[in-house]
Amino acid sequence: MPSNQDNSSKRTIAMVAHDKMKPVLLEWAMDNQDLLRNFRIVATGTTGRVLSENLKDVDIQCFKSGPLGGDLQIGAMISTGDLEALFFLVDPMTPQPHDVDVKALIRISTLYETPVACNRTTADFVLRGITDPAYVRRPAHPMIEEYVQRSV
Ligand SMILES: O=C(CO)COP(=O)(O)O
Repeated sequence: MPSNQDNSSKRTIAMVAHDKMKPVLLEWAMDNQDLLRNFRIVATGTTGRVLSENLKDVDIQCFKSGPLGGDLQIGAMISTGDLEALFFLVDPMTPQPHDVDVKALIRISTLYETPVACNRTTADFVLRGITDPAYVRRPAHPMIEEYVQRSV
């Protein structure tokens, strides 16, 4: 990103792709660089490296690799309300050793009403949705508040 831009005011989005989907995510991200520059991006380790080596002026922070806890780091951001959207290109044809982490990430996104894109078509919708000035993020699902009330 240009150094004179204020990074702290940018909303944060996350990018994750399973190995066979990394070229797909990269191609999609290159096609959408202009919109992506409006965001701070966090990514699982290898995905983030591929993106930052190929995209220009896009602000990317790499977490741990997915199988080493990167998905869970992104899930933690969702639970603290620090993530605007998740772009997670899942490989539907290959078993993953950390499948429980993948499920946890999808589950926590669902609970907190975080927009999640698991394929390019949905990624197009989500990116255009969150860059629309009229977009208003829904609050977290009321079942969270019900749960908090029950457990005090
Ligand atoms: O495995 C992943 C997501 O579940 C992606 O992790 P990497 O970006 O480190 O390959």
